Amino acid sequence: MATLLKHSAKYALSGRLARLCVHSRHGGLQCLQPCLLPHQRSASTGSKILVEMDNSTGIAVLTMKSPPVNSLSLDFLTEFSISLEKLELDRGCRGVILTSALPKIFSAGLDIMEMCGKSPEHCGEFWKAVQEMWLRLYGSSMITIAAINGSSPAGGCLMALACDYRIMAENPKYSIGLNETQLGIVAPFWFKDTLVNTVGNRVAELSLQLGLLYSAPDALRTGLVDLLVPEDKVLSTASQTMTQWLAIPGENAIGSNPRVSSSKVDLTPKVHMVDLSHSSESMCSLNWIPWTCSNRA
Ligand SMILES: CCCCCCCC/C=C/C=C/CC(=O)SCCNC(=O)CCNC(=O)[C@H](O)C(C)(C)COP(=O)(O)OP(=O)(O)OC[C@H]1O[C@@H](n2cnc3c(N)ncnc32)[C@H](O)[C@@H]1OP(=O)(O)O
Repeated sequence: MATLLKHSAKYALSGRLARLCVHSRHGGLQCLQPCLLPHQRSASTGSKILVEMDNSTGIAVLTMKSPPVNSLSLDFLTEFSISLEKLELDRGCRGVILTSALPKIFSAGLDIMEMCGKSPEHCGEFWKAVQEMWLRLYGSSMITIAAINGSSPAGGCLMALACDYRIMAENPKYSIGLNETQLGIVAPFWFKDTLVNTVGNRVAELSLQLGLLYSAPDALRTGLVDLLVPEDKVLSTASQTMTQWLAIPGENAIGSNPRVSSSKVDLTPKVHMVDLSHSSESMCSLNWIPWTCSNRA
């Protein structure tokens, strides 16, 4: 079912991203610099995201590198979605590890500066970019693993939740959670549903009502993350875990590419992007039909 999301997201997104690449003042594809590295590796880097692809394993590492805290600005989100779309379109890429280049921070979540004092048009564009990031990550047909090597509040936690598996550094100073309530913000229902899918109803209810941020050990206890490892092992463990996941046969396993074949899936969009640019009330109106999201990987 994630495939359905992937394709509906792809059709909603590709055109828009393509337009952004051509017209946007936000950077976009033109800032991605491809280069070849030894051993079948390739890398492309924009100002905020580094993508390193190992063609021999089909594993890409997407590293967020936007100081000071990898906050999710419009520029960041646009570059992120473009990077992920490029990997999605690369049939050789089967898994993506999401991590941070910044010490102690995975991502601080939505960029606060994008949310105050901006025009309704800008707010609409920003909020759409947040939705697109989530659709692209959650709906990916690739295996996605979050290598959480620092704190990850709010939208940062959402990014991790949108991945298939979460490995966190076992540093008790790092925290993770959907703490929006503490900020006086109600987390949109699709944030909530993503949390419920991971930790269950009761833990999600308490987390959201109290805006809880969990230390790494507590995050493991509640199931918010799947594994804690020493900080210097986060990335290598993510690679090992990815190798395990990629050994699982895909939908078209018999003699074919494990990535999904578009001819065999229902591409009818089940998720609709809504135009939020003229309505602050509809900011949270991503139409999510839960049963479309029940079968990841
Ligand atoms: C416009 C339309 C959309 C409106 C929609 C609203 C309704 C719907 C929903 C809501 C959903 C919200 C999800 C979110 O993600 S909201 C953002 C929540 N984020 C946080 O609460 C994180 C706040 N930050 C922290 O907790 C810490 O900064 C931390 C990430 C733990 C790092 O701590 P530390 O290492 O001690 O670093 P500093 O606190 O000193 O921060 C360093 C500099 O970074 C700036 N910063 C921090 N967070 C953000 C951020 N989210 N956006 C932008 N900038 C951020 C901080 O101000 C410092 O800057 P400076 O050095 O210039 O002072």
